[in-house]
Amino acid sequence: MERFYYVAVATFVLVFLLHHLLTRKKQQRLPPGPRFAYPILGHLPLLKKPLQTSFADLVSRHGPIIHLRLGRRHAVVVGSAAVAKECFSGELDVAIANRPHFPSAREVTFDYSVLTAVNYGALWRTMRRVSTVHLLSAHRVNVMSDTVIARELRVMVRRLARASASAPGDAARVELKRRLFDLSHSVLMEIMAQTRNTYSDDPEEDMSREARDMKDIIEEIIPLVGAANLWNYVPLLRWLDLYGAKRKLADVVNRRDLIFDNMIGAERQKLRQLERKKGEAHASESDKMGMIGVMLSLQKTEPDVYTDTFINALVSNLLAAGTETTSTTLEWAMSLLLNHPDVLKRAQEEIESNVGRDRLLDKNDLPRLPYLHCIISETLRLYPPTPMLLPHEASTDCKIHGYDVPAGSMVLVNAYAIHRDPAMWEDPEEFRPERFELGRAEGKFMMPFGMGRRRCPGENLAMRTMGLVLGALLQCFDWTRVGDREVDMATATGTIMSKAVPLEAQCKPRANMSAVLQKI
Ligand code: HEM
Repeated sequence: MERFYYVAVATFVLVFLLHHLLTRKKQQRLPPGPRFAYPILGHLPLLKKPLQTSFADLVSRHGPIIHLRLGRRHAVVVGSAAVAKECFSGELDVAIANRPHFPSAREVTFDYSVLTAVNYGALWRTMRRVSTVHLLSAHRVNVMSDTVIARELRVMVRRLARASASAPGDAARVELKRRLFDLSHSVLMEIMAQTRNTYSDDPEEDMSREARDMKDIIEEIIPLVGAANLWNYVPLLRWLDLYGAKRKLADVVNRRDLIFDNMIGAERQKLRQLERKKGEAHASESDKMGMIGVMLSLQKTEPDVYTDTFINALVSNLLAAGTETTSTTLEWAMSLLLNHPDVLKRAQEEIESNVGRDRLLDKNDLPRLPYLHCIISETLRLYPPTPMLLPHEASTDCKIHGYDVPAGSMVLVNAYAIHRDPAMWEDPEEFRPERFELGRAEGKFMMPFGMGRRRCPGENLAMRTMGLVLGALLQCFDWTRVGDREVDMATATGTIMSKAVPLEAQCKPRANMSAVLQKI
């Protein structure tokens, strides 16, 4: 009996050892990182806001790529241009082209099926193609520049001029971001739904009703997703939902979806009328249709792909992705200019000598305004609106910079830190648009729009809109700070790096532009 007992124990130990030897994974060589990790939370308590600065600090201590454990998730943070370039080339670009699916964002992203959140695959490809062909291609942006963008630009300039005319000393005090958001919103709504935003007669009203409703919704969603952020790492908190974030999120998301459902309904109605008049809509007419209309006609032949949910998800996602980013960058640009009046003056002189005083600038003028372009590049360098890009996720085990990165790891790239790397940029914290002049920045690396296959598809539209808007604001108005103090450049926390204190500035029509402003 005793012998049988020893044989059984020995067999069990042998089987256990064999199993361990056969299934043991090769020892992983993870990137370096802080040694101490808290139970359950991992390195989460080490991260301070704003995250881009906290990550930059960790990278400076541990190396250009670091490993962190955020709750149950593995995360790697890339903090150098060389490693970022490696991430977004060749097979690695594909391996990290997924997005992490955070439970806090599930409601907001139609179960992770919006373009910014969907995993790399067929649905992503279709959404990207539709957005590029019908909204974001260079051809589309060119057409829009002379039509929709030019029209909405005139509306903005006219409303600013009216606000100034009714203010003491002809100088209106404006919160610029709201007007910039309104413009980006109007442009996208017109292209996607063929609707025009509506304004009251109040000269001080700085936003249309439609843009205000959408901004309110975005501003409600962002802190709720932020409050729910810890759910992503500690699932128990999601279950407890102490702050009621789940119910509040469901509420605001329903309000958002209703707006777009109504829009889709109205476009469907228009399409039916068009078809009744002319028979089936021809492809040649797709240029005259809004993006929603085009997708509704595609729905007839491919109803399983172009569902109403697909359309709602794509349109609301593009609107959210396009409005905050563009208006935030322009707000940073104007803040920098107000703190550097010499740069502002030089940009105005450039516009005056290349465009003149008899007409509002247009898209054909932009190639003749290189200094204006340098100002936008320098703003994107210092204040990229998505400082950590959008998070990527590894779909398979892969190697970055020689280190193992397990499948499922979140990959974050610190564009903010890369843009301020003293090894690449002289006096990186200084605002100096001249560093981009005469090809001086050639060979330097920036990635405000990301890189690789998940690179921002809206870059063309964003750059064109920003050039025209900033150019028109400087051409038509003189801008001064409110009070003697410099504009506060503190950053708020969040995925989009906004100003902590919204910019307020005084704008006064330029004397030599009064004839143009009267005609607008
Ligand atoms: C100054 C303006 C903008 C900046 C700096 C910007 C920047 C970015 C960045 C960094 C990403 C993530 C890239 C990555 O994951 O690696 C992104 C993604 C995206 N952007 Fe933009 N963006 C801007 C404007 C726009 C506009 C105007 C639109 C469209 C109307 C847009 C639509 C998108 C979409 C749909 C994605 C997700 C792409 C994907 O996941 O495949 N963006 N953007």
